[in-house]
Amino acid sequence: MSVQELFGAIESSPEFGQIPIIDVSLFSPSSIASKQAEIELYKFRSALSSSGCFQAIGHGISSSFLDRVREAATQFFELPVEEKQKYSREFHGGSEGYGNDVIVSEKQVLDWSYRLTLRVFPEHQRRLNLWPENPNDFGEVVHEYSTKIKLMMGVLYKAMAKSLNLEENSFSDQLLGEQALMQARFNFYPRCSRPDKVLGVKPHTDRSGITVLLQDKEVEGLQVLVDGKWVRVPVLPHAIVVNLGDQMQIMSNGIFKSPMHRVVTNPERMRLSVALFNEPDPDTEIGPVEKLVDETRPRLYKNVKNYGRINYECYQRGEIALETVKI
Ligand SMILES: O=C(O)CCC(=O)C(=O)O
Ligand SMILES: [Fe+2]
Repeated sequence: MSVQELFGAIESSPEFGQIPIIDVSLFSPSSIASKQAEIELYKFRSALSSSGCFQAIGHGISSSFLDRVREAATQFFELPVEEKQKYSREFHGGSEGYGNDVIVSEKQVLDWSYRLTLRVFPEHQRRLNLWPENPNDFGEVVHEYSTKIKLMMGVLYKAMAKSLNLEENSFSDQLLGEQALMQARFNFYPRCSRPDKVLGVKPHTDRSGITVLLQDKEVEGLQVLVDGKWVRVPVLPHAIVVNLGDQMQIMSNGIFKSPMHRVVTNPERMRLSVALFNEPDPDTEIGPVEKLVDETRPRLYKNVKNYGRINYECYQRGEIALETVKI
């Protein structure tokens, strides 16, 4: 697919059925040595090296709690505009808070969405004045949800390492250390009468190590580019979507993929999603894990610090960040 096609017309017949479902309960310490886990790990590795995305089941988070997370986010977006503006990103400065797509260029077509972005870890870096007070359990729910997801990310990083025959902490030491960052982004997509013209989120890759995405329970919209074709990520109410970000592609020396993805708009229904992005703190250097570099697979990426900044600067210039850190 050419760049024009990628960012051009919103083709209306994406493919279905290529996003694997992985039972992550098999990756817990008590199951990981089993035969069944071995089969699941194989599926996992092949999912991460092809689509870079899967639907996680067996994550142990109850459906009622996932509904509470969706509900808290929905209640926030349903508040009157003046209420939400109290948390406005523009007013408070920086990248956190409530607002629309960040404008970086005159020619930019804006994403059809509202967002609330909050740093959740490290805990002492939370800007609590930007955390909604309404609904009144918002902070509690987000804290509990992100704590649970952080544990799941730890399990996934270990499973990724195991699937590549690496030491179990090969990814988690950098990506989930004490100072590691976790950002929450609540996305709200209003109805849009021209879904043929406007996207909820433009095609992009995430800058994270890993992104965990709680989709709307009923309304689909996320699509992932697999082998040059847009593939729908169907709604599975109990599943949580996991996709890899650029920093995992770098650390795995290109074995695992950070997939291009986008969100389409819907003329009839609004949509909500909650994304949690994990990445190392800006001072931690990351690069391809040494054991994944040899004569048959030369080092593909430079070591980098603060990939978040590199990514943002590239975005402003219309460049692809991963390309700029290639050797
Ligand atoms: O809303 C979604 O399904 C995905 C959102 C997304 O890709 C992002 O926030 O980076
Ligand atoms: Fe994304």
